[in-house]
Amino acid sequence: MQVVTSKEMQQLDQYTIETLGMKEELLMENAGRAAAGDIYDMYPEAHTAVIFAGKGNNGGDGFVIGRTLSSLGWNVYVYLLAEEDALSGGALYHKDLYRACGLPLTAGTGVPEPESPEEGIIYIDAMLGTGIHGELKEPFYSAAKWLNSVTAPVVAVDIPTGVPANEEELPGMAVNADATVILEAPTLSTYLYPASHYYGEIRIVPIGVPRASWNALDQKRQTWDLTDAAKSLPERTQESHKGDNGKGLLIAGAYNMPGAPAIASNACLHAGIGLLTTSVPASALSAVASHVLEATYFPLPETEDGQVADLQETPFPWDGMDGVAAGSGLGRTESTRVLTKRLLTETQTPLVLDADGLYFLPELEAEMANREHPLILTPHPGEMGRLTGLSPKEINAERFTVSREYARKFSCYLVLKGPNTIITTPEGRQYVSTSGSSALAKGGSGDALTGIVLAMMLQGPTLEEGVCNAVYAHGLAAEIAIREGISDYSFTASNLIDYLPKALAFIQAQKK
Ligand SMILES: NC(=O)C1=CN([C@@H]2O[C@H](COP(=O)(O)OP(=O)(O)OC[C@H]3O[C@@H](n4cnc5c(N)ncnc54)[C@H](OP(=O)(O)O)[C@@H]3O)[C@@H](O)[C@H]2O)[C@@H](O)CC1
Ligand SMILES: Nc1ncnc2c1ncn2[C@@H]1O[C@H](COP(=O)(O)OP(=O)(O)O)[C@@H](O)[C@H]1O
Ligand SMILES: [K+]
Repeated sequence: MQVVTSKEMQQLDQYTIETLGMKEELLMENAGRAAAGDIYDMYPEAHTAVIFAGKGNNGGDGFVIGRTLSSLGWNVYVYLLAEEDALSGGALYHKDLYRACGLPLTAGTGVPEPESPEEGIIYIDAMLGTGIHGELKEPFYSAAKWLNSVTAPVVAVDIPTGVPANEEELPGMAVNADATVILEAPTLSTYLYPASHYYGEIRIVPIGVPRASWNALDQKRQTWDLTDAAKSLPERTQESHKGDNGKGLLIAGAYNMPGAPAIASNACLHAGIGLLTTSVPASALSAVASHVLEATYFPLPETEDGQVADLQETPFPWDGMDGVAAGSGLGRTESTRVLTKRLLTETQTPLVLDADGLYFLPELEAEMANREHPLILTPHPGEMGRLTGLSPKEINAERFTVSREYARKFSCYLVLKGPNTIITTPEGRQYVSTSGSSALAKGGSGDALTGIVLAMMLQGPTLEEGVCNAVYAHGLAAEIAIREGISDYSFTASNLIDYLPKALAFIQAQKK
């Protein structure tokens, strides 16, 4: 599923209408019909739709939705929040058609009287879609406020009115929908917070935009969902041996941080790596090994307090490895700086850096720029802030743009964590993972992700797909745990590891 900006959506519509010659009225008919069908299926008990329409094309969709739901047996009422003569093009055509069908319409700039709450009424927000700019003006401001006060379900068409499509700040007022029926493709704000909250349940309906229009659009942003994961997750062949499934080295932990390497190692092993060597300061080894039976170990020299000591001369087994991951729990000492530099300059395999492994990168930009082998960074917004000099708030407001600029600048793969983690490739292709749960907002979740990324990037089919699948499986494991009754209060990274086998089995089952 492609993810677009409002401009890209407009280009897509324009190409379909002007270059391919599909009539605007027809495209709008397809859009409104698809949305109406979805709303009808979503609320089998409903019998009445009260539709708030704007004067643009989003309002035009509202008229098609009204006519379609009426022919399916619902009562429909449209409140057009503009004078009728303000409409043009497809919206005017569909308003006239709606009227010609004898269906009820109130036009003008007033807001309707509050309705008495009644079962079976659905409110539909078809006021503004991708054409919004800036703060909501009247009468939309009051109408949005009014819709936010009703107890009946509110379904938004394409975008909740007031919510910007792109990476813009939320205005003071927007419709807080129970569900949004997105037409053809989601826009950026669908996956940005807090905007995403306003969408409610996200439902995406195809509206028949021809493939030719999509092919003509120069756009490299998509979701990564169950279908993508199922399509790309490689089959484990009968004759494979452990060496075929990747040999990984994980460098993490300290005497007082044995959890990070234990979680990352267990997650890595459950995500299918063939052989894992875990490298921790010597005094942490027995604590880690008692929780991770399947790894082999490469103990590290340590300081008196059990942190990694100077690693300048440590003979790391780079050569026997297909991939390396480092960072979690290492601490932010000079030894970590030395290690990070060595990792960037000496490893000739894909390298994953997380947590403390990211800390010294602003000082090692030359080494990053000169690196010839894949580099995968997995920062949360706070860590991304340190990498870019921006605040976490600024990062979250422009997650797509910030990730793309950084990944291109340093030719790295960037996994910007958080709800709807975004994976960006060095070429700027972007994938938004649709899996995940707020249960993951706990220490240890990121360590598990590092381990899963190490395992899955080595299994391919490409590094890009492997990283996307790692993020997807990580989020799905949490979702399944919650679905099966684990409270999001209690959920820990250990639960995540326990549910990873189910998540992978679920993805594999979709292949069949
Ligand atoms: N193209 C197609 O054929 C298809 C498009 N489709 C549908 O069209 C939608 C996009 O339609 P659109 O481009 O007409 O914009 P839309 O969201 O209706 O808003 C425009 C109106 O909003 C107004 N306005 C803006 N900001 C405002 C504010 N802050 N406060 C108040 N008013 C504000 C602005 O007024 P202005 O400020 O310009 O006077 C203008 O009147 C898209 O989301 C999808 O639903 C589908 O049918 C498929 C076919
Ligand atoms: N609210 C949330 N919804 C979905 N995923 C989340 C949420 N909060 C955190 N996560 C995920 O959990 C992981 C947390 O990673 P991180 O912040 O590095 O944790 P830690 O280093 O403490 O283990 C990331 O994969 C992130 O995407
Ligand atoms: K809308």
